[in-house]
Amino acid sequence: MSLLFKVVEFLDDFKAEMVISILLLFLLRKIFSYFSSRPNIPGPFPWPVIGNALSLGDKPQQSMQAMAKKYGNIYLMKLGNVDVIVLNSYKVIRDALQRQGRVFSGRPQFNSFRQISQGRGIVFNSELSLGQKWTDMKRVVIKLLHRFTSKSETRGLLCRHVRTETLHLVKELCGKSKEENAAENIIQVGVANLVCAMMFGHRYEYSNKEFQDLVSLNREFGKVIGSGSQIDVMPWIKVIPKFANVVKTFDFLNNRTNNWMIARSKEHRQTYVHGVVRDVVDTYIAESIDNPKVNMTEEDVIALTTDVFGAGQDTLSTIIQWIFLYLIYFTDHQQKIKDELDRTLRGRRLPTIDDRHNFPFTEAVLHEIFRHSSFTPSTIPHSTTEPTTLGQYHIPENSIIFVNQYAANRDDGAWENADDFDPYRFLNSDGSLVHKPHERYLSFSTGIRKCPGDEISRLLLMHFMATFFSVAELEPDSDHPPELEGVYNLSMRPKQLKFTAKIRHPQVYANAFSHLEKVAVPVRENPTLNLDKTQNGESKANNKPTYKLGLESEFSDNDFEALEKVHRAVRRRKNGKMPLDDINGNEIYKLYIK
Ligand code: HEM
Repeated sequence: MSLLFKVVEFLDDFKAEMVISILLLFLLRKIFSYFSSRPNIPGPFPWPVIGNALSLGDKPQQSMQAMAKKYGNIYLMKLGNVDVIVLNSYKVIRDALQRQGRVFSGRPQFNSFRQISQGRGIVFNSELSLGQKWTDMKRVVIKLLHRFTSKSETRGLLCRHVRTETLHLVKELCGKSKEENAAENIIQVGVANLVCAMMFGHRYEYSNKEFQDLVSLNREFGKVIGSGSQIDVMPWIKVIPKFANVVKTFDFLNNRTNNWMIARSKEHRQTYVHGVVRDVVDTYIAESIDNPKVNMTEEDVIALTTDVFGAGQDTLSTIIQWIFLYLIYFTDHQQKIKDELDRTLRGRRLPTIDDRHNFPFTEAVLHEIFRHSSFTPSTIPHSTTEPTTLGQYHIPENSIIFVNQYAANRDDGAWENADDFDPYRFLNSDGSLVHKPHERYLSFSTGIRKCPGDEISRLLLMHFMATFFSVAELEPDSDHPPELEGVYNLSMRPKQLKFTAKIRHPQVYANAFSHLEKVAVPVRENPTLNLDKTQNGESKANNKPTYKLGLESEFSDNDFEALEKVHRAVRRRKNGKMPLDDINGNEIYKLYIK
């Protein structure tokens, strides 16, 4: 008994010390396993719970570049609970995304990624999640988008869309006083119209309230996805009301966008005639029929439509804002562009796509804006599909990979005076463009996950710049001098964009605009958007869209009737072959007019 008493007494004396020692041991074990389970790659010290999230600040691309200077071109950081490996130089990025393309082509299994398009589509999936079907669908998207740029008729059609939207944009921008000139909004609406014309054969009036709603839906979606990635890596953040709201808004926007795409798809299927392709959605439907090996369901077509619409609309409207910002900042470059255009067009006509080779300076400015702004500073996050080695480091399977395009584009080792804006770096001494300028910088990523819209974007943007500045010019606003500052969202957009737009060749502009109104552009105008369609795509109201041929002449009041007429004509046509590449119904238009 006395022995037991002594033991208790002994333990009592040391109780506090023991508890502290056990706690310390437990903590040390935790810390040890926290660090030992991490890949052996240098990087900043990660704080518990938040990791290095706070070190990124509001200019993550610059903070990540600064970390690369300290830890090397491959480093490890932690965002919330998640380890992220950041790749920073061209060499490292090419070694990973090109030389080991397959291994680095995964996507992290973030919650938000799984929710978009209900886990379908290519953007947020990979071969790991969808198998061969992912590769097949990516091939389909590349092939279909390539058609726009490779065939002269479809390229011509694309350029007509660009011309139409650019002239409307000029009208909208020049018609506004500087106080009411909400350039960002006008540009977003213009670009959404262009993408809608390509995708769905629709264009909408700028004043169309529901269309503006759709555009703001997309804008909000961009913001929410930006914050969504914080929730993906720090799920506990949802206890903060601001972030709880983000989750709700994300669900709401996701559903609404999905319903909109379902409605467009239904509309297309109801009026679809095999062998007649009016727009991209028709090409998808045709592909799902002609290429059964890919096994593309109606849901897959809807998801691919969402992918291309979402990926194209935000990026194009953002780069156009940067083009405007750079050209009101560097007014001498804007003047050189106008001079170059005037030398060929002589202030008498608008450019055609074939004039492009006469505008090397304009094109060099576009490439330099891509490089210098690096407005897509990182790609969408990648992940590894199996364990591998990069440089001297072992990289485990399922590692999350950030590809820092900004660091590569501003790499002093790769570029002379990398921080200077200098379009001449893309020109030879005789003023011609250097060979394959777009392969020298990173904006569209590279390797298996490379953006399939790169070629079409460059073609479209060149034609946009040439058309816009051949008739209009921009002056900076003296009350708000331009600054080359961006705010980080899904992509990086200018912090502020204030200018005055003026028409500089009124006669060319007036002629072109009136010509637009006479020559019917084969797009349907202002179909009812019906954002409130139910999840399964059934319309709550029986709203049939009205189709217009061009800007003035309208089909009969019932679009379906009108299209049925066209379809009957198609069927009647003797050997009935319609060129599949004729995206957006040029042939339909000709037949109907005849
Ligand atoms: C200035 C314009 C654009 C830029 C800078 C851009 C840039 C990018 C980037 C950085 C990615 C991520 C690649 C990766 O994760 O490694 C991407 C993906 C994608 N982009 Fe673009 N993009 C542009 C326009 C477009 C357009 C116009 C379309 C469609 C018409 C498009 C369709 C896509 C698609 C479908 C993906 C997903 C590819 C995949 O996950 O494998 N993009 N884009």
